[in-house]
Amino acid sequence: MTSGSPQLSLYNTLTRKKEPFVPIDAGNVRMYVCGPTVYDFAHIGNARPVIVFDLLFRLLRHVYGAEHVTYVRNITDVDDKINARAARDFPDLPLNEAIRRVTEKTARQFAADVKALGSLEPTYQPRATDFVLPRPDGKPDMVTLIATLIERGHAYVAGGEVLFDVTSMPDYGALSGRNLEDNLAGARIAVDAHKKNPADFVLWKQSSAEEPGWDSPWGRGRPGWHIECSAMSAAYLGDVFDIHGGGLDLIFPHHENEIAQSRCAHGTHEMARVWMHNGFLQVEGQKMSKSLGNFVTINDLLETGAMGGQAWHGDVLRLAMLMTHYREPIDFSVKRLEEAQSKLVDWQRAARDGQSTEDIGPDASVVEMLADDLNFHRASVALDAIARQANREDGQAAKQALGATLEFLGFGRDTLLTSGDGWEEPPHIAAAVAARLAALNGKDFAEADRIRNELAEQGIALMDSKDPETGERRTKWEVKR
Ligand SMILES: Nc1ncnc2c1ncn2[C@@H]1O[C@H](COP(=O)(O)OP(=O)(O)OP(=O)(O)O)[C@@H](O)[C@H]1O
Ligand SMILES: [Zn+2]
Repeated sequence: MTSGSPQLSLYNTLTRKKEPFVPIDAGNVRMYVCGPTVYDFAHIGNARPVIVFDLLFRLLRHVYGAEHVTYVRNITDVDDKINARAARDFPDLPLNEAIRRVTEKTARQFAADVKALGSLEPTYQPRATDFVLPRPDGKPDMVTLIATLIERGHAYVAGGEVLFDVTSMPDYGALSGRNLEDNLAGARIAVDAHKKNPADFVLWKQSSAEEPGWDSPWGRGRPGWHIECSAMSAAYLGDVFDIHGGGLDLIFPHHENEIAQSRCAHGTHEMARVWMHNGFLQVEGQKMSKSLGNFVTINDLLETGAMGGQAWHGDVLRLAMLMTHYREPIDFSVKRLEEAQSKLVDWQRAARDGQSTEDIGPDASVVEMLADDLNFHRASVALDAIARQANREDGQAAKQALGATLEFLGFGRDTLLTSGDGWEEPPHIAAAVAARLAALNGKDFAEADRIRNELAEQGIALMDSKDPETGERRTKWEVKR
């Protein structure tokens, strides 16, 4: 830990307490977060773990040094939902080729989306399909882990599948607080005749000729969902590491089963020290999810008027997400986006003209608030205080601190000041935009184009969108850089 750094404390789902964070090795602090299943655009709910754990990554880098933190976020590119999507979208291609098209396109989109949200790239972003079979570099892989589990008496072959035997692990269920009786009573777990116990879960399943598959000691097949994270975390972080994260919905069964697999395969009494889970982003009290159809994609928010009739800057989405503590539910609304936008404009305006010649790093009081289980709300109150100082005549030092802190938090120093959002608009631009709208409404397209071109010559680009409720046209502008 660098001198003067605060003591971190983090809430641990495993112990249900906030605890001081002590890394296993301060020279290499290790974190794994479950990443997206890449078959479709990510929705703004999926962005929540990305942003929350990016903030933690930044904080860890600050406290332990950027070179001393390893962050792994996987890409799940093998899944039955992907197969279905590939067959639907590319019916004429061989399935493997179709799958490749779907996963590559979606992974590219995901990378672009999360970059726009101000998130750093994780140290490693492994793809599950690279970890199915034994690897030339000898890193852990799924087939070897499954074989080890069978050897050690924790898994068995039945009905063409390899299954994990939950009764082989006395404390199975400790993370979610479910015991085996609960799991037996849980009627939602399909009772397959070939399972010894209804809670036993799949490590490997057979593939038909049409399904993607790999040759294994148990025939041609594909891995279950949970085993991939056991393999990829071990590959980059070792058998036991510091922090494992994801959304609340992953506690059971996904993380419970990761723990069972990893501990039983490696013979350890823990997989990760601290288990962290973000709350749900909700719409009218319900989890935003693809299956409920109540979702809006990150891309829609960044580029269209799908919410509130305007496109939102990635920094605004990021702040709108962080304004609520990461463990609480968020109701995502236009009002929240507007609040985030105006707050960010205030901060950026206050930081404007702060010289950034030397790297002064983030403000200590902001870091201290975040060190308390990522209390962003209190950090933002501290930022408000710095912004007030920066707005005074002698505010030069505060301006610098504010700018550096905004950057540390993953925001730009001036990203909103160069666009129409909430910033005092030079009157000639407002007048030209209004004149163009009038021309469009009067169907004088030549005049509308003339105005657009005139602004383009001054380096001002216009973006049109429609208000989803009224259908009314809205125009935003930005300075092209
Ligand atoms: N509404 C939400 N709020 C917060 N986190 C979410 C939400 N929906 C999904 N996540 C998280 O996003 C990450 C990626 O999950 P995944 O790709 O499996 O999406 P998903 O859960 O299948 O989405 P959906 O429930 O819409 O099908 C996981 O960490 C998951 O916990
Ligand atoms: Zn996982």
